[in-house]
Amino acid sequence: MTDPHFNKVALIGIGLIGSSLARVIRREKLADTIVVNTRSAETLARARELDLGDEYYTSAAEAVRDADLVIVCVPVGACGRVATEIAPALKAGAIVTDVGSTKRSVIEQMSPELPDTVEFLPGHPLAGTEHSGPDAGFAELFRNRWCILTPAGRSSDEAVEKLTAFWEACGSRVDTMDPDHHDKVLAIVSHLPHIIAYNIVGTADDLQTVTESEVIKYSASGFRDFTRLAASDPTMWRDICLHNKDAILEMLSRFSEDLSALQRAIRWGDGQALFDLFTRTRAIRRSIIDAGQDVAAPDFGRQASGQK
Ligand SMILES: NC(=O)C1=CN([C@@H]2O[C@H](COP(=O)(O)OP(=O)(O)OC[C@H]3O[C@@H](n4cnc5c(N)ncnc54)[C@H](O)[C@@H]3O)[C@@H](O)[C@H]2O)C=CC1
Ligand SMILES: O=C(O)C(=O)Cc1ccc(O)cc1
Repeated sequence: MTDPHFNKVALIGIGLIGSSLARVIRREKLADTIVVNTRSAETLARARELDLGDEYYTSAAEAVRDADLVIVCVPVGACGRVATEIAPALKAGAIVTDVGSTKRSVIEQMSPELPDTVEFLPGHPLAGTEHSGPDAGFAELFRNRWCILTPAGRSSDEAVEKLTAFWEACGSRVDTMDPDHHDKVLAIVSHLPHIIAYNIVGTADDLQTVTESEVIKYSASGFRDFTRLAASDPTMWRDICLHNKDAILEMLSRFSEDLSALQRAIRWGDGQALFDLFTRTRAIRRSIIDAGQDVAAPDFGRQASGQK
């Protein structure tokens, strides 16, 4: 079995994902030294207060010096700039990875900037919550969740094995996938649900006939579920929409067609069409639960940290 341990791990960005990684790396002793980097001195001070690492830098270049594993945990639109900044300081043989929610764009931004002397192996943990920042993270976040690695032709088999062992030690199940396929799959299972949530909550907010206090007072659990997703970080989701544009637009166009069919069935009182669709979708929910995929990760640690 491959040893998941690294001498020095540098976390570039210390929000929900970076700080969850810091916590699990420390708990599972996956690194001798954890280096924390973020641009803002204030966030870095908070990371220090939370004791998330062993070394702290506002300069990404200083943070990656001598690191064996560099994990870029910033919004996907910032990955190119981070790659440019760290490139001259990377140690030969280091593995550079990321956690971004889109993969083709991250590869296009980072790959040309990184030297040939490093292994570049993009990744995406399918684990998160609507919260952000260093206080929001928790060590259990990745437990029983998938992490998808999307090799970009710049990593050895050994690097894939090592990063797989690392994510498994964080509690994840690991798959490898082609980056474009990743972006299509995630467009439907993650990006579209968030866009729909932002849209429905926006629509409710715009309604003239229903007041805001009624929306709050009478929100049924269905609407509440949407408000959770729609409370996700605006910068992160702006970047996802801009950086997975083609796949999202393709899925949105399929979605709109299907919504029109649903609208027609309601307008014309086609109860059979409605019943058939609702029966088919109920079966999907059941197969997700049967496959053990119904892990309510967003609730993990929430009580302990007092998050809503
Ligand atoms: N939040 C979630 O549920 C999940 C997020 N991701 C991905 O992980 C990455 C990080 O997300 P979170 O940890 O949730 O975000 P976050 O907002 O909690 O933390 C982001 C970190 O990046 C830093 N940052 C922001 N803009 C920057 C810039 N322009 N240059 C350098 N640093 C910058 C911030 O200071 C902060 O340290 C994103 O690419 C996101 O798509 C992946 C899986 C789940
Ligand atoms: O909070 C939720 O339900 C999520 O879906 C979190 C999430 C957000 C972005 C990702 O790329 C992966 C997971």
